[in-house]
Amino acid sequence: MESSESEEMLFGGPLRYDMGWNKHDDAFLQLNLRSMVTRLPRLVGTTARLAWEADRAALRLVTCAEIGRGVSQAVGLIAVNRVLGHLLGDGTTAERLTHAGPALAVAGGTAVAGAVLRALSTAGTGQLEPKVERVATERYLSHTANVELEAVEDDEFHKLLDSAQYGAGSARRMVQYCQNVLNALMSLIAAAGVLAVLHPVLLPLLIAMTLPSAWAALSMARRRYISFQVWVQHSRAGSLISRLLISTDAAPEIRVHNVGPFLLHHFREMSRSQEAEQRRLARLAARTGLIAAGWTGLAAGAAYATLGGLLWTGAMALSVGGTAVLAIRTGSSSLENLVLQVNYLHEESLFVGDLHRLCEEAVERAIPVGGLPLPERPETITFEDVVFTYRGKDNKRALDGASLTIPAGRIVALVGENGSGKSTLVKLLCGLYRPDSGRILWDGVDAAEADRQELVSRVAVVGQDFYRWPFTATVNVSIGRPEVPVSRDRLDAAVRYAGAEELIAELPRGWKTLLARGYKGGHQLSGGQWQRIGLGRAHYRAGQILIVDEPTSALDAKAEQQLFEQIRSLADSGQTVILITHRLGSVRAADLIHVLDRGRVVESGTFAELLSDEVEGPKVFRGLYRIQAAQYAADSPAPSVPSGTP
Ligand SMILES: Nc1ncnc2c1ncn2[C@@H]1O[C@H](COP(=O)(O)OP(=O)(O)OP(=O)(O)O)[C@@H](O)[C@H]1O
Repeated sequence: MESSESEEMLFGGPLRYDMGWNKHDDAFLQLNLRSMVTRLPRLVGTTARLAWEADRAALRLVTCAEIGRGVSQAVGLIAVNRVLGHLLGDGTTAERLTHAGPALAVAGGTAVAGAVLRALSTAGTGQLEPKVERVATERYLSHTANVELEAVEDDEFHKLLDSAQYGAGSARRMVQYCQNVLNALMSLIAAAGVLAVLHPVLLPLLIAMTLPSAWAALSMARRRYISFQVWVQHSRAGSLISRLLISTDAAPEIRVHNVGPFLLHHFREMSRSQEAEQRRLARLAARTGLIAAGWTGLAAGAAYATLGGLLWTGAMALSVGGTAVLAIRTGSSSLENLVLQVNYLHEESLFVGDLHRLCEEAVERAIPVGGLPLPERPETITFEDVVFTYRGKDNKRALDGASLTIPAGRIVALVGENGSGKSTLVKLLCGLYRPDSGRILWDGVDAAEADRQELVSRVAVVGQDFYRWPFTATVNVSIGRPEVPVSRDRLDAAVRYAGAEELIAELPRGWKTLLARGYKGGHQLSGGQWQRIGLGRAHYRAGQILIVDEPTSALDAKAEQQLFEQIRSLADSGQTVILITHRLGSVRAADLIHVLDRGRVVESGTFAELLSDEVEGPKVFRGLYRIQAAQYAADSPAPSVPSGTP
């Protein structure tokens, strides 16, 4: 599929997917009349199950009210038939009216009962709808939160996430459509029952009148769904651009670099492509609707001509003819309504179907529960020849046979050039990914077979991209251990460790300050201040292993020195600390330094050992350290600027 200039420029390729729907054997796409009718009970069943889970009493109320309405409609039609029979029968007008009286009363009574039942059903549906949406949304969210990180990063899975997010809204609408289907079905049965009694040919005529609009509605539903699937990524990208235009994070750069018109241009172009698709669908809908209307007109003409013929030949009494016209009108509008509602139901069910598929896939890709227990206090964690490649077409190995040991209660530093695999290594240690080959052993226990919950509970991480939660300062620190009640002592200890006591004290509302821009009372922190909050959070978590990835990149010199002292004291008290940093001078205090290069550990030792000639190896650390040291040496005598230099 050809991509637009915006797709190419911003996203590097097409965002629309021709999925070869014609070859697709997915049952969801076999949207023909037969499959729709055969699937109807299952669709209603799915919604009913969700509704049952959400609110049983409301479901019972709606079902009973709708069945009651159908019955009252049928009784009403029969009563009208009687009334007509009496009115067109023999006798004086007064006599005919008197005879018709009781039937008339029944017709009136059924109309009142129908109105009351309708009100009850509306109230029940109103109660049921939001609950069904909540149950479906919870299902979506809980499944998504439980999948492996790998799945979240997989674009195919993400596409499913995108379309499944509409499933909850669709489930909500399905309740309404189910109610409408039930209602249309009941009134159709009532009308059809009356017609079948009046004359056997009337029923097939009624069905013939409705077939064309059923076909039209089905074709359009199919086209809309296919179009949605093809365009889902494209519309996500379009809304990404519009979100960027109003985002607080991008706002400064949008203004300084004047990015606004650029983004607006691409937003317009992408929206135009989507408008063209909408136009195409609308034109097709108009054409299909016109064809259907022509066939419906022919079928209606045939039905009324047959009725006229029956009356003409005397095969049907005039009073019966009146009821027949009434029943045909009620029946055809019920049938048309039924087809329309089933079609809506069907269309929504495709999205609920996506939600089900997502849940099924999420179960398959869920983080496993249970496993071997980890040793209470492991002595060492050992990486044995670990190989790992991020999922994706052209990715090379991020870890290419990495082997190292992490002794407990020590400071272990990981150093190496950008992209050498340091962050990946700690992500594997935390259990965020599993090795493609090789093992990570906690003493003798392979982390791949260990209980993942237990594993993650042992580690606390403050990574380069730790999350800045748009919540209060309290939450931003205590979210390190969300499962335990917030403790003020623990909060204080955490910020003391991170050197953030003053920072918290100076916040406008202290611990209660909202750390999010763009909200009322929201406060903005600097990069270094955020880093301290992140450190506090990792301390609050109190894991056996503390991983600090680039902890000092945004800290000032004083804070950096304080942090290293803190880390030293933590290690002295028995905590294992894994430190990733590019400031090689600051790994002096580490007990063990592992040097990574292109996904492998190429050197290991203490600071002194790695700088000396004693340790064999490629001397990567020494090379890197000398570059940094030379920089400091060059910078230290403040360069004097000759006067008169521009
Ligand atoms: N989520 C990801 N998906 C695909 N590739 C990734 C991902 N994260 C990292 N990589 C790739 O894996 C390799 C190792 O990256 P990693 O982040 O582990 O390096 P690093 O040593 O921590 O680098 P830095 O010092 O820049 O933080 C790089 O080539 C990088 O492009």
